[in-house]
Amino acid sequence: MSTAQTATLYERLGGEEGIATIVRTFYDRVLNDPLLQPFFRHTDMKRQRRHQTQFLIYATGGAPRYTGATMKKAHEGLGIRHRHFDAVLHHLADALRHHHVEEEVIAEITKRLEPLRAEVVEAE
Ligand code: HEM
Repeated sequence: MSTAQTATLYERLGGEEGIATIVRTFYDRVLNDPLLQPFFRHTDMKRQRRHQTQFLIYATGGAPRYTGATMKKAHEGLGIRHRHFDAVLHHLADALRHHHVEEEVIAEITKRLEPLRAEVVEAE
């Protein structure tokens, strides 16, 4: 994808502010899902939201300000399975839809996040 198209993707989500709003919706859905709730029992959600916002800004071609741990390190030892990864992507797509993001853009974001599956999932 060219730089111009990448910038458009970030802008189409409403920039930093739009992304922060989407992340809030996304986490509300994740935390309401009994399959995922146990993973976040001990997580400081305020910090987590901030990180996830930065991460999505990065993934969509905004300013690369994500300075957290690598995806592999951040999820090490959590026992995340494919069904958890699928559920998280599903909630993200749902949150994007809720904020009227076009299907084409949702598909592009999903495509960019899919390669992280190998780093995040550690159990069949
Ligand atoms: C595309 C998929 C994913 C992305 C982009 C992502 C991104 C992130 C980021 C940026 C952090 C913060 C790292 C840090 O603090 O330095 C994080 C932490 C975390 N993620 Fe994910 N994640 C993904 C999938 C998942 C899945 C499938 C689960 C499990 C259901 C999960 C559970 C967690 C938990 C529990 C933490 C916090 C660990 C702690 O409390 O310190 N993540 N993730």
